[in-house]
Amino acid sequence: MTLNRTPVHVNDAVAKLMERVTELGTETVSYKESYGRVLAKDLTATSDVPLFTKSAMDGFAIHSQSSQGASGDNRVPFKVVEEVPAGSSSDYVLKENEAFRIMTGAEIPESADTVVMFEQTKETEDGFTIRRAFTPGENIAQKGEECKVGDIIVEKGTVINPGTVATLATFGYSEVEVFKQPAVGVLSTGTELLEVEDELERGKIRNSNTPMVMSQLKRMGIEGKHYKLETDDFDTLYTRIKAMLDEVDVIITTGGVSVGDYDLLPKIYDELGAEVLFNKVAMRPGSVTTVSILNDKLLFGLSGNPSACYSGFELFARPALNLMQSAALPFAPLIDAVLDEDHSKANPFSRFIRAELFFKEGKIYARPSGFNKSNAVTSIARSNGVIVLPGGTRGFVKGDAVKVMMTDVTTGADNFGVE
Ligand SMILES: Nc1nc2c(c(=O)[nH]1)N[C@H]1C(S)=C(S)[C@@H](COP(=O)(O)OP(=O)(O)OC[C@H]3O[C@@H](n4cnc5c(N)ncnc54)[C@H](O)[C@@H]3O)O[C@H]1N2
Ligand code: MOO
Ligand SMILES: [Mg+2]
Repeated sequence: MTLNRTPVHVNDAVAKLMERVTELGTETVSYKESYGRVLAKDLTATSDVPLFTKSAMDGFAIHSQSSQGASGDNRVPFKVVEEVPAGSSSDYVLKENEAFRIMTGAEIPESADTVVMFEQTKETEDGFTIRRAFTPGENIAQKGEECKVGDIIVEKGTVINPGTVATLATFGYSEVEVFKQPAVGVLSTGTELLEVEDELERGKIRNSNTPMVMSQLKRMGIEGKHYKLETDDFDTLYTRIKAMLDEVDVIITTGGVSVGDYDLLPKIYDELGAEVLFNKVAMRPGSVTTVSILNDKLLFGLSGNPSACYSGFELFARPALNLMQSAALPFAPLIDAVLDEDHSKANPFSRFIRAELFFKEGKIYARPSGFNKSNAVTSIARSNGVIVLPGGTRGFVKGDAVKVMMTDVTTGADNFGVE
Protein backbone atom coordinates (compact mmCIF):
# COMPACT_ATOMS: atom_id res chain seq x y z
CA MET A 1 0.00 0.00 0.00
CA THR A 2 1.29 3.43 -0.81
CA LEU A 3 1.63 5.74 2.15
CA ASN A 4 1.83 8.86 0.03
CA ARG A 5 -1.50 10.29 -0.79
CA THR A 6 -2.36 13.27 -2.94
CA PRO A 7 -4.59 15.77 -1.17
CA VAL A 8 -7.50 17.14 -3.18
CA HIS A 9 -9.39 20.33 -2.44
CA VAL A 10 -12.59 19.63 -0.52
CA ASN A 11 -14.65 21.13 -3.37
CA ASP A 12 -13.07 18.80 -5.88
CA ALA A 13 -13.54 15.84 -3.56
CA VAL A 14 -17.23 16.64 -3.12
CA ALA A 15 -17.69 17.19 -6.87
CA LYS A 16 -15.95 13.91 -7.68
CA LEU A 17 -18.17 12.08 -5.24
CA MET A 18 -21.43 13.69 -6.36
CA GLU A 19 -20.67 12.76 -9.98
CA ARG A 20 -20.64 9.11 -9.02
CA VAL A 21 -23.85 9.01 -7.02
CA THR A 22 -26.50 6.69 -8.41
CA GLU A 23 -30.07 7.75 -7.79
CA LEU A 24 -32.22 4.96 -6.43
CA GLY A 25 -35.61 5.30 -8.10
CA THR A 26 -39.01 5.70 -6.53
CA GLU A 27 -41.47 3.94 -4.25
CA THR A 28 -44.90 4.65 -2.86
CA VAL A 29 -45.40 5.28 0.85
CA SER A 30 -48.32 6.24 3.05
CA TYR A 31 -48.63 9.97 3.75
CA LYS A 32 -48.10 8.99 7.40
CA GLU A 33 -44.59 7.76 6.61
CA SER A 34 -43.77 10.52 4.16
CA TYR A 35 -42.26 13.14 6.47
CA GLY A 36 -38.61 13.77 5.57
CA ARG A 37 -38.79 11.85 2.29
CA VAL A 38 -38.12 13.42 -1.10
CA LEU A 39 -41.12 13.98 -3.34
CA ALA A 40 -40.81 12.05 -6.63
CA LYS A 41 -43.60 13.85 -8.48
CA ASP A 42 -44.88 17.40 -8.40
CA LEU A 43 -47.63 17.62 -5.83
CA THR A 44 -50.67 19.08 -7.58
CA ALA A 45 -53.90 20.37 -6.12
CA THR A 46 -56.82 17.99 -6.69
CA SER A 47 -59.30 20.70 -5.75
CA ASP A 48 -59.54 24.41 -5.07
CA VAL A 49 -58.54 25.63 -1.60
CA PRO A 50 -60.72 26.73 0.01
CA LEU A 51 -62.93 24.07 -1.44
CA PHE A 52 -66.00 26.29 -1.09
CA THR A 53 -66.63 29.89 -0.12
CA LYS A 54 -66.75 29.89 3.66
CA SER A 55 -67.06 32.10 6.65
CA ALA A 56 -63.73 33.19 8.17
CA MET A 57 -65.39 34.33 11.40
CA ASP A 58 -68.11 33.39 13.86
CA GLY A 59 -71.05 35.73 13.35
CA PHE A 60 -73.86 36.37 10.91
CA ALA A 61 -74.00 35.98 7.14
CA ILE A 62 -76.07 38.70 5.51
CA HIS A 63 -76.54 40.28 2.13
CA SER A 64 -74.48 43.48 2.08
CA GLN A 65 -77.34 45.41 0.50
CA SER A 66 -79.43 45.06 3.65
CA SER A 67 -76.68 46.84 5.64
CA GLN A 68 -76.61 49.99 3.53
CA GLY A 69 -77.19 53.19 5.49
CA ALA A 70 -76.29 51.67 8.85
CA SER A 71 -74.51 54.00 11.28
CA GLY A 72 -74.11 54.62 14.99
CA ASP A 73 -77.28 56.73 14.94
CA ASN A 74 -79.09 54.44 12.61
CA ARG A 75 -78.52 50.87 13.66
CA VAL A 76 -79.95 48.43 11.12
CA PRO A 77 -81.75 45.41 12.56
CA PHE A 78 -81.51 41.84 11.27
CA LYS A 79 -83.58 38.80 12.01
CA VAL A 80 -81.81 35.44 12.33
CA VAL A 81 -83.59 32.84 10.23
CA GLU A 82 -81.29 29.85 10.35
CA GLU A 83 -78.13 28.48 11.91
CA VAL A 84 -75.21 27.31 9.77
CA PRO A 85 -72.50 25.61 11.82
CA ALA A 86 -69.26 24.38 10.18
CA GLY A 87 -69.91 21.18 8.28
CA SER A 88 -73.35 22.22 7.04
CA SER A 89 -74.82 24.63 4.53
CA SER A 90 -78.18 26.16 3.65
CA ASP A 91 -80.19 26.75 0.47
CA TYR A 92 -82.53 29.16 2.19
CA VAL A 93 -82.85 32.42 0.27
CA LEU A 94 -82.50 35.46 2.55
CA LYS A 95 -85.14 38.14 2.38
CA GLU A 96 -84.32 41.74 3.18
CA ASN A 97 -82.75 42.19 6.66
CA GLU A 98 -82.57 38.50 7.34
CA ALA A 99 -79.37 36.75 8.44
CA PHE A 100 -77.88 33.33 9.01
CA ARG A 101 -76.12 32.67 12.29
CA ILE A 102 -72.90 31.23 10.85
CA MET A 103 -69.70 29.74 12.26
CA THR A 104 -66.10 29.84 11.05
CA GLY A 105 -65.57 27.30 8.28
CA ALA A 106 -69.24 26.98 7.32
CA GLU A 107 -70.23 27.34 3.68
CA ILE A 108 -71.67 30.75 2.87
CA PRO A 109 -75.23 30.27 1.60
CA GLU A 110 -75.70 31.67 -1.89
CA SER A 111 -78.05 34.43 -0.80
CA ALA A 112 -75.45 35.96 1.57
CA ASP A 113 -72.32 37.83 0.49
CA THR A 114 -70.73 39.15 3.67
CA VAL A 115 -70.19 38.16 7.30
CA VAL A 116 -70.66 40.33 10.36
CA MET A 117 -68.62 39.20 13.36
CA PHE A 118 -70.43 38.72 16.67
CA GLU A 119 -68.30 41.54 18.10
CA GLN A 120 -69.71 43.94 15.49
CA THR A 121 -73.33 43.40 16.55
CA LYS A 122 -75.72 44.17 19.37
CA GLU A 123 -78.11 41.37 20.22
CA THR A 124 -81.90 41.82 19.91
CA GLU A 125 -84.79 39.51 20.68
CA ASP A 126 -84.89 37.86 17.25
CA GLY A 127 -81.48 38.83 15.95
CA PHE A 128 -79.04 41.75 16.12
CA THR A 129 -78.31 45.27 14.92
CA ILE A 130 -75.24 46.66 13.20
CA ARG A 131 -73.80 50.18 13.10
CA ARG A 132 -72.07 50.24 9.71
CA ALA A 133 -72.57 49.13 6.15
CA PHE A 134 -70.75 45.99 5.00
CA THR A 135 -69.21 45.41 1.59
CA PRO A 136 -69.44 42.07 -0.20
CA GLY A 137 -66.76 39.57 0.85
CA GLU A 138 -65.99 40.82 4.35
CA ASN A 139 -64.86 38.01 6.69
CA ILE A 140 -65.25 35.50 3.90
CA ALA A 141 -62.67 33.10 2.49
CA GLN A 142 -63.37 32.75 -1.22
CA LYS A 143 -63.35 29.38 -2.99
CA GLY A 144 -59.96 28.93 -4.67
CA GLU A 145 -58.40 32.08 -3.19
CA GLU A 146 -55.40 30.08 -1.94
CA CYS A 147 -54.95 27.76 -4.89
CA LYS A 148 -56.82 26.29 -7.82
CA VAL A 149 -57.27 22.70 -8.89
CA GLY A 150 -54.24 21.65 -10.98
CA ASP A 151 -51.83 24.14 -9.37
CA ILE A 152 -48.39 22.74 -8.50
CA ILE A 153 -48.03 23.13 -4.75
CA VAL A 154 -44.65 21.48 -4.08
CA GLU A 155 -42.12 20.50 -6.68
CA LYS A 156 -40.54 17.11 -7.27
CA GLY A 157 -37.20 16.83 -5.45
CA THR A 158 -38.41 18.74 -2.39
CA VAL A 159 -38.05 17.23 1.07
CA ILE A 160 -41.50 16.63 2.57
CA ASN A 161 -42.00 18.84 5.62
CA PRO A 162 -44.96 18.99 8.02
CA GLY A 163 -46.70 21.47 5.71
CA THR A 164 -46.27 19.12 2.76
CA VAL A 165 -47.89 16.37 4.84
CA ALA A 166 -50.80 18.72 5.60
CA THR A 167 -51.11 19.40 1.88
CA LEU A 168 -51.11 15.68 1.05
CA ALA A 169 -53.91 15.26 3.57
CA THR A 170 -55.86 18.23 2.22
CA PHE A 171 -55.89 16.77 -1.26
CA GLY A 172 -56.63 13.24 -0.16
CA TYR A 173 -53.30 11.74 -1.15
CA SER A 174 -53.25 8.78 1.21
CA GLU A 175 -50.14 7.58 -0.62
CA VAL A 176 -47.34 9.50 -2.22
CA GLU A 177 -44.52 8.65 -4.59
CA VAL A 178 -41.14 9.40 -3.05
CA PHE A 179 -37.54 8.63 -3.95
CA LYS A 180 -36.13 5.53 -2.32
CA GLN A 181 -33.83 5.95 0.64
CA PRO A 182 -30.46 4.27 0.66
CA ALA A 183 -29.86 1.42 3.08
CA VAL A 184 -26.82 2.58 5.01
CA GLY A 185 -24.66 0.30 7.14
CA VAL A 186 -22.53 1.82 9.88
CA LEU A 187 -19.49 -0.03 11.19
CA SER A 188 -16.81 1.19 13.56
CA THR A 189 -13.43 -0.46 13.62
CA GLY A 190 -10.77 -0.43 16.30
CA THR A 191 -9.35 -3.00 18.72
CA GLU A 192 -9.28 -0.24 21.35
CA LEU A 193 -13.03 0.22 21.25
CA LEU A 194 -15.60 -0.85 23.82
CA GLU A 195 -19.38 -0.83 23.65
CA VAL A 196 -21.21 1.95 25.46
CA GLU A 197 -22.32 -0.46 28.21
CA ASP A 198 -18.82 -1.81 28.85
CA GLU A 199 -16.59 -1.01 31.85
CA LEU A 200 -13.53 0.96 30.82
CA GLU A 201 -10.24 -0.93 30.64
CA ARG A 202 -6.69 0.27 30.33
CA GLY A 203 -5.92 1.63 26.84
CA LYS A 204 -9.51 1.32 25.71
CA ILE A 205 -12.24 3.85 25.00
CA ARG A 206 -15.93 3.64 24.26
CA ASN A 207 -17.14 3.66 20.69
CA SER A 208 -18.79 7.03 20.19
CA ASN A 209 -18.66 7.11 16.40
CA THR A 210 -21.30 4.50 15.60
CA PRO A 211 -23.99 6.16 17.74
CA MET A 212 -22.98 9.58 16.43
CA VAL A 213 -23.16 8.56 12.78
CA MET A 214 -26.45 6.71 13.38
CA SER A 215 -27.79 9.99 14.79
CA GLN A 216 -26.44 12.02 11.90
CA LEU A 217 -28.31 9.66 9.60
CA LYS A 218 -31.42 10.02 11.72
CA ARG A 219 -31.14 13.81 11.48
CA MET A 220 -31.48 13.31 7.72
CA GLY A 221 -34.43 10.98 8.21
CA ILE A 222 -32.47 7.80 7.46
CA GLU A 223 -32.64 4.80 9.79
CA GLY A 224 -29.13 3.41 9.49
CA LYS A 225 -28.20 -0.23 10.05
CA HIS A 226 -25.93 -0.56 13.06
CA TYR A 227 -23.21 -3.20 12.68
CA LYS A 228 -21.33 -4.49 15.65
CA LEU A 229 -17.84 -3.23 16.36
CA GLU A 230 -14.96 -5.00 14.69
CA THR A 231 -11.37 -5.30 15.84
CA ASP A 232 -8.53 -4.36 13.52
CA ASP A 233 -8.19 -7.81 12.03
CA PHE A 234 -8.02 -8.01 8.26
CA ASP A 235 -9.91 -11.24 7.74
CA THR A 236 -12.85 -10.46 10.00
CA LEU A 237 -13.11 -6.92 8.69
CA TYR A 238 -12.89 -8.00 5.06
CA THR A 239 -15.50 -10.72 5.56
CA ARG A 240 -17.78 -8.31 7.39
CA ILE A 241 -17.55 -5.58 4.73
CA LYS A 242 -18.05 -8.07 1.93
CA ALA A 243 -21.21 -9.31 3.64
CA MET A 244 -22.39 -5.73 4.19
CA LEU A 245 -22.09 -5.06 0.45
CA ASP A 246 -24.87 -7.62 -0.08
CA GLU A 247 -27.05 -6.02 2.58
CA VAL A 248 -26.81 -2.25 2.10
CA ASP A 249 -26.38 0.41 -0.61
CA VAL A 250 -23.84 2.45 1.31
CA ILE A 251 -21.22 1.49 3.88
CA ILE A 252 -19.95 4.00 6.38
CA THR A 253 -16.96 2.83 8.37
CA THR A 254 -15.14 4.83 10.98
CA GLY A 255 -11.46 4.47 11.80
CA GLY A 256 -8.64 2.51 10.25
CA VAL A 257 -8.35 4.71 7.24
CA SER A 258 -5.01 6.41 7.82
CA VAL A 259 -1.52 4.97 7.38
CA GLY A 260 -1.06 3.14 10.69
CA ASP A 261 -0.09 -0.50 10.95
CA TYR A 262 -3.64 -1.43 11.89
CA ASP A 263 -5.39 0.94 9.50
CA LEU A 264 -6.86 -1.75 7.32
CA LEU A 265 -9.45 0.04 5.22
CA PRO A 266 -7.07 1.02 2.40
CA LYS A 267 -6.02 -2.61 2.05
CA ILE A 268 -9.64 -3.76 2.16
CA TYR A 269 -10.67 -1.37 -0.62
CA ASP A 270 -7.77 -2.72 -2.62
CA GLU A 271 -8.66 -6.35 -1.98
CA LEU A 272 -12.32 -5.71 -2.84
CA GLY A 273 -11.29 -4.07 -6.09
CA ALA A 274 -13.07 -0.85 -5.12
CA GLU A 275 -12.17 2.35 -6.96
CA VAL A 276 -10.83 4.94 -4.54
CA LEU A 277 -12.26 8.36 -5.47
CA PHE A 278 -10.00 10.18 -3.00
CA ASN A 279 -8.09 9.25 0.12
CA LYS A 280 -6.68 12.59 1.21
CA VAL A 281 -8.55 15.87 1.39
CA ALA A 282 -6.85 19.21 1.96
CA MET A 283 -8.88 19.94 5.04
CA ARG A 284 -8.74 19.80 8.82
CA PRO A 285 -10.05 17.77 10.45
CA GLY A 286 -10.83 14.68 8.39
CA SER A 287 -7.92 14.85 5.95
CA VAL A 288 -7.80 11.06 5.73
CA THR A 289 -11.46 10.74 4.75
CA THR A 290 -11.60 8.21 1.96
CA VAL A 291 -14.43 7.47 -0.41
CA SER A 292 -14.45 4.41 -2.64
CA ILE A 293 -16.98 2.93 -4.97
CA LEU A 294 -17.69 -0.66 -5.92
CA ASN A 295 -20.50 -1.64 -8.28
CA ASP A 296 -22.15 1.76 -7.68
CA LYS A 297 -22.06 1.23 -3.92
CA LEU A 298 -20.33 3.99 -2.03
CA LEU A 299 -17.97 3.17 0.81
CA PHE A 300 -17.28 6.10 3.11
CA GLY A 301 -14.14 5.57 5.12
CA LEU A 302 -14.51 8.19 7.79
CA SER A 303 -11.70 8.97 10.17
CA GLY A 304 -11.76 7.38 13.61
CA ASN A 305 -11.15 10.70 15.33
CA PRO A 306 -14.62 11.84 16.39
CA SER A 307 -14.50 15.44 15.13
CA ALA A 308 -12.98 14.31 11.85
CA CYS A 309 -15.62 11.58 11.61
CA TYR A 310 -18.41 14.07 12.24
CA SER A 311 -17.13 16.53 9.62
CA GLY A 312 -16.49 13.77 7.11
CA PHE A 313 -20.11 12.70 7.41
CA GLU A 314 -21.52 16.22 7.07
CA LEU A 315 -19.27 17.20 4.16
CA PHE A 316 -19.42 14.03 2.10
CA ALA A 317 -21.96 11.44 3.24
CA ARG A 318 -24.80 13.87 3.79
CA PRO A 319 -24.97 15.46 0.32
CA ALA A 320 -24.33 12.11 -1.38
CA LEU A 321 -27.12 10.40 0.57
CA ASN A 322 -29.42 13.30 -0.25
CA LEU A 323 -28.59 13.05 -3.93
CA MET A 324 -29.18 9.28 -3.91
CA GLN A 325 -32.71 10.28 -2.95
CA SER A 326 -32.75 12.81 -5.82
CA ALA A 327 -33.05 15.76 -3.45
CA ALA A 328 -33.00 19.02 -5.40
CA LEU A 329 -31.03 20.76 -2.63
CA PRO A 330 -28.61 18.17 -1.25
CA PHE A 331 -26.09 20.44 0.46
CA ALA A 332 -26.18 22.03 3.89
CA PRO A 333 -26.65 25.79 3.42
CA LEU A 334 -23.74 28.13 4.12
CA ILE A 335 -24.59 31.43 5.75
CA ASP A 336 -22.66 34.56 6.67
CA ALA A 337 -21.94 35.00 10.35
CA VAL A 338 -19.82 37.14 12.62
CA LEU A 339 -16.97 35.33 14.34
CA ASP A 340 -17.35 35.78 18.09
CA GLU A 341 -13.88 34.68 19.15
CA ASP A 342 -10.32 35.02 17.83
CA HIS A 343 -8.99 32.09 15.85
CA SER A 344 -5.27 32.73 15.67
CA LYS A 345 -4.18 29.53 13.89
CA ALA A 346 -3.36 29.88 10.20
CA ASN A 347 -5.32 27.67 7.84
CA PRO A 348 -3.13 26.11 5.20
CA PHE A 349 -6.07 23.81 4.37
CA SER A 350 -9.81 24.37 4.54
CA ARG A 351 -10.74 24.25 8.19
CA PHE A 352 -14.08 23.11 9.59
CA ILE A 353 -14.73 24.09 13.20
CA ARG A 354 -17.71 22.80 15.10
CA ALA A 355 -19.46 25.89 16.34
CA GLU A 356 -22.26 27.36 18.33
CA LEU A 357 -24.41 29.71 16.31
CA PHE A 358 -26.36 32.29 18.19
CA PHE A 359 -28.53 35.24 17.30
CA LYS A 360 -28.04 38.73 18.70
CA GLU A 361 -29.67 41.96 17.57
CA GLY A 362 -30.70 40.45 14.26
CA LYS A 363 -27.24 39.11 13.45
CA ILE A 364 -25.90 35.58 13.45
CA TYR A 365 -22.74 34.99 15.44
CA ALA A 366 -20.59 31.87 15.55
CA ARG A 367 -18.02 30.73 18.06
CA PRO A 368 -16.07 27.49 18.26
CA SER A 369 -17.99 25.17 20.54
CA GLY A 370 -15.00 24.01 22.57
CA PHE A 371 -11.82 21.99 22.34
CA ASN A 372 -10.99 22.09 18.68
CA LYS A 373 -8.90 19.16 17.58
CA SER A 374 -9.59 16.20 15.38
CA ASN A 375 -9.93 13.91 18.41
CA ALA A 376 -12.42 16.17 20.23
CA VAL A 377 -15.82 14.73 21.03
CA THR A 378 -17.36 17.09 23.59
CA SER A 379 -17.27 20.14 21.31
CA ILE A 380 -19.54 18.33 18.87
CA ALA A 381 -22.14 18.11 21.62
CA ARG A 382 -22.42 21.88 21.88
CA SER A 383 -22.33 22.57 18.15
CA ASN A 384 -25.22 23.52 15.92
CA GLY A 385 -23.13 24.46 12.91
CA VAL A 386 -19.65 24.31 11.44
CA ILE A 387 -17.47 27.37 10.80
CA VAL A 388 -15.77 27.10 7.42
CA LEU A 389 -12.39 28.82 7.08
CA PRO A 390 -10.98 28.68 3.55
CA GLY A 391 -7.54 27.19 2.97
CA GLY A 392 -4.68 29.63 2.49
CA THR A 393 -5.97 32.11 5.05
CA ARG A 394 -4.28 33.48 8.15
CA GLY A 395 -5.86 33.65 11.55
CA PHE A 396 -9.21 35.28 12.04
CA VAL A 397 -10.18 37.73 14.78
CA LYS A 398 -13.39 38.35 16.66
CA GLY A 399 -15.75 40.38 14.49
CA ASP A 400 -14.52 38.93 11.17
CA ALA A 401 -17.08 37.73 8.67
CA VAL A 402 -17.07 33.94 8.30
CA LYS A 403 -19.17 31.32 6.56
CA VAL A 404 -21.04 28.80 8.64
CA MET A 405 -22.46 25.50 7.46
CA MET A 406 -25.96 25.00 8.88
CA THR A 407 -25.77 21.36 9.89
CA ASP A 408 -28.85 21.43 12.11
CA VAL A 409 -31.40 22.53 9.55
CA THR A 410 -33.36 20.36 7.14
CA THR A 411 -33.49 23.03 4.45
CA GLY A 412 -30.87 22.41 1.77
CA ALA A 413 -28.77 24.36 -0.72
CA ASP A 414 -28.08 23.67 -4.38
CA ASN A 415 -24.29 23.87 -4.13
CA PHE A 416 -21.50 23.00 -1.75
CA GLY A 417 -20.27 26.58 -1.75
CA VAL A 418 -17.11 26.15 0.28
CA GLU A 419 -14.20 28.34 -0.91
N1 LIG B 1 1.67 8.92 10.04
C1 LIG B 1 0.45 9.47 10.01
N2 LIG B 1 -0.39 9.27 11.02
C2 LIG B 1 -1.63 9.80 11.00
C3 LIG B 1 -2.03 10.59 9.91
C4 LIG B 1 -1.14 10.79 8.84
O1 LIG B 1 -1.44 11.48 7.86
N3 LIG B 1 0.09 10.19 8.92
N4 LIG B 1 -3.26 11.18 9.95
C5 LIG B 1 -3.76 11.49 11.26
C6 LIG B 1 -5.09 11.99 11.17
S1 LIG B 1 -5.20 13.53 10.52
C7 LIG B 1 -6.16 11.31 11.64
S2 LIG B 1 -7.70 12.04 11.65
C8 LIG B 1 -6.08 9.96 12.15
C9 LIG B 1 -7.07 9.08 11.45
O2 LIG B 1 -6.98 7.80 11.91
P1 LIG B 1 -7.89 6.62 11.41
O3 LIG B 1 -9.00 7.13 10.59
O4 LIG B 1 -7.03 5.62 10.83
O5 LIG B 1 -8.58 6.13 12.72
P2 LIG B 1 -7.99 5.20 13.87
O6 LIG B 1 -6.53 5.09 13.73
O7 LIG B 1 -8.76 3.96 13.87
O8 LIG B 1 -8.38 6.04 15.14
C10 LIG B 1 -7.94 7.37 15.31
C11 LIG B 1 -8.32 7.85 16.69
O9 LIG B 1 -9.73 7.85 16.84
C12 LIG B 1 -10.16 6.99 17.91
N5 LIG B 1 -11.39 6.29 17.49
C13 LIG B 1 -11.43 5.41 16.48
N6 LIG B 1 -12.67 4.92 16.34
C14 LIG B 1 -13.41 5.49 17.30
C15 LIG B 1 -14.76 5.35 17.68
N7 LIG B 1 -15.62 4.54 17.01
N8 LIG B 1 -15.22 6.08 18.72
C16 LIG B 1 -14.36 6.91 19.38
N9 LIG B 1 -13.08 7.09 19.04
C17 LIG B 1 -12.59 6.37 18.03
C18 LIG B 1 -9.01 6.04 18.08
O10 LIG B 1 -8.98 5.46 19.34
C19 LIG B 1 -7.83 6.93 17.79
O11 LIG B 1 -7.50 7.70 18.91
O12 LIG B 1 -4.81 9.41 11.93
C20 LIG B 1 -3.71 10.29 12.22
N10 LIG B 1 -2.49 9.58 12.05
O1 MOO C 1 -8.00 13.67 9.36
MO1 MOO C 1 -7.27 14.39 10.69
O2 MOO C 1 -8.81 14.73 11.41
O3 MOO C 1 -7.12 15.88 9.62
O4 MOO C 1 -6.88 15.35 12.04
MG1 LIG D 1 -5.32 5.06 12.32
